[in-house]
Amino acid sequence: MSQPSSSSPKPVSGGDIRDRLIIGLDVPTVDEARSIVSRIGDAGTFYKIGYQLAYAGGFEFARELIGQGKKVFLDLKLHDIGNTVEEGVRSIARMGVTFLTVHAYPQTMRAAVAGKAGSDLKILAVTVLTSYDDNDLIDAGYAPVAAAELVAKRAEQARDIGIDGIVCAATEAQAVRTIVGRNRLIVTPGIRPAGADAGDQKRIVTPAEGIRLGANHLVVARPIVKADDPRAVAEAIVDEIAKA
Ligand SMILES: O=c1ccn([C@@H]2O[C@H](COP(=O)(O)O)[C@@H](O)[C@H]2O)c(=O)[nH]1
Repeated sequence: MSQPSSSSPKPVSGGDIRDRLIIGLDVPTVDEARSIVSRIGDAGTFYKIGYQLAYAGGFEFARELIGQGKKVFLDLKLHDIGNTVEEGVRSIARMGVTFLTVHAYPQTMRAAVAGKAGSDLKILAVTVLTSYDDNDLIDAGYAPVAAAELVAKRAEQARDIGIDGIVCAATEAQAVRTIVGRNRLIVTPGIRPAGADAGDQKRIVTPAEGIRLGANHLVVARPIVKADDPRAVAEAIVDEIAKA
């Protein structure tokens, strides 16, 4: 069993510590996103575009970021019939983004793996959203199951299907690592610097804990993009990652 530590699996690019922090551009307009990226400057190398920005010009902005040498994670959490997912992923694979999320349902994951064939795109499977706890799963119609148990089952399925990485809370990262091994990525949202507001996140840890628990990449949005000084917060998180 691999021991989680800062010498555990490396991020997608291997060398640059800044790549371990993925900054979620959860803002309403491309102008705002562009301004934040500019203020963060070289402290930010990897950006995530989710629903809010994607549907407000974010796909074009993704291309702009890639043109500047930044890495882009499209957090679209795809889930549809297999043919639609496969063809959607095929289109996205041509954009040059680094990561794309799909929900961790077997049909969806198989279709995504087929759609990305021949490209460098990495597919991440979202296991159980970090804003969910065990009660939210019951609320959503699941028979009583612990979030951690469902994460483990979905991580096993993702591994068997050949998915590149897992999205889970860092609280489950050690268990997921034993399932997926060292060669698959673990990407963890639900990260909060000490004292930061949790917001709607329920399974949270600090950046240092996330790295110590074995995450390859940490996703942080509101604590950075809503900060008075986004660069300072990003730099502090990268520093925490480096020291973990
Ligand atoms: O399980 C998941 C999957 C995706 N996310 C996304 O990550 C960021 C987190 O934002 P914060 O402001 O740092 O809470 C957000 O874009 C989510 O859509 C997640 O939180 N949990």
